[in-house]
Amino acid sequence: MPRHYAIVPAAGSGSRFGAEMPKQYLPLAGRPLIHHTLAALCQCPLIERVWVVLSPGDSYWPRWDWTVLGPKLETVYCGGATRAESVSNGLVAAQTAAADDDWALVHDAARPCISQAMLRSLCNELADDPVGGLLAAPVADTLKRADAGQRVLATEPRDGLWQAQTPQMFRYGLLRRALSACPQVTDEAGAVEAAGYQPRLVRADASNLKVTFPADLALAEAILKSRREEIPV
Ligand SMILES: Nc1ccn([C@@H]2O[C@H](COP(=O)(O)OP(=O)(O)OP(=O)(O)O)[C@@H](O)[C@H]2O)c(=O)n1
Ligand SMILES: C[C@](O)(CO)[C@H](O)COP(=O)(O)O
Repeated sequence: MPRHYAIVPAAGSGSRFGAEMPKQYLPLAGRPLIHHTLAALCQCPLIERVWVVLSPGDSYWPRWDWTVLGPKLETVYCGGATRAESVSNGLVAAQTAAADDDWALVHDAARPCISQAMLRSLCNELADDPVGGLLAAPVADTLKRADAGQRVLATEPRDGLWQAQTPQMFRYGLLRRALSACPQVTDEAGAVEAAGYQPRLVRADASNLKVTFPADLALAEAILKSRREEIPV
């Protein structure tokens, strides 16, 4: 049976967020943002180990005690200049455990609201898939193309358009080869597509948001708090 391993790129600087520290360490519902991301992955019974990929000069990570997340967590300081490079370096670190046919789930540190239900449906829906795939949500809004002056050039059809999320789950060997052949991608599926495959889209919803801008943080906090309120006392 193939095993499931998670790789969490967490070496970004959060330039679009514009905080005084990388956004993955900002406080969110009483913990650093990345704590929620890693806790969800470590708690998933299907995932055996979780590699968190930090920037080589990361001085924030040692400020907290991460042992509460348990023995699945592996910390590596091998982040690169781009997300794709950080993921590739994380995949190399995982070679101590992963075989070609094992599943690699790549999940942004900046998506702290990933739920156990979403992780389950990704792993279950792709269990027998020859390629793998990703969580994604169908585009819900009307799409406008703009000119340089921010005036509408056209209304674009949204049929068949999905917003890519993470985790993105591919066979470990295939993903390593695809990313090294095509490193200029913004997600793993892009590299797998360039290798000639058609990744499968597994439906998720907007609650698995990526914290990119300051307003996203308040939204993430509301989502996490609403889930806590759902737990019966
Ligand atoms: N060189 C990089 C760049 C990004 N990431 C990670 O990739 C994920 C998604 O990237 P993004 O949201 O773009 O994060 P940042 O690069 O931090 O943000 P920005 O583009 O606004 O600077 C984040 O968890 C981020 O830490 C990474 O590991 N290494
Ligand atoms: C992988 C991703 O989260 C899918 O939406 C995204 O591509 C991350 O990178 P970006 O810098 O926000 O494009």
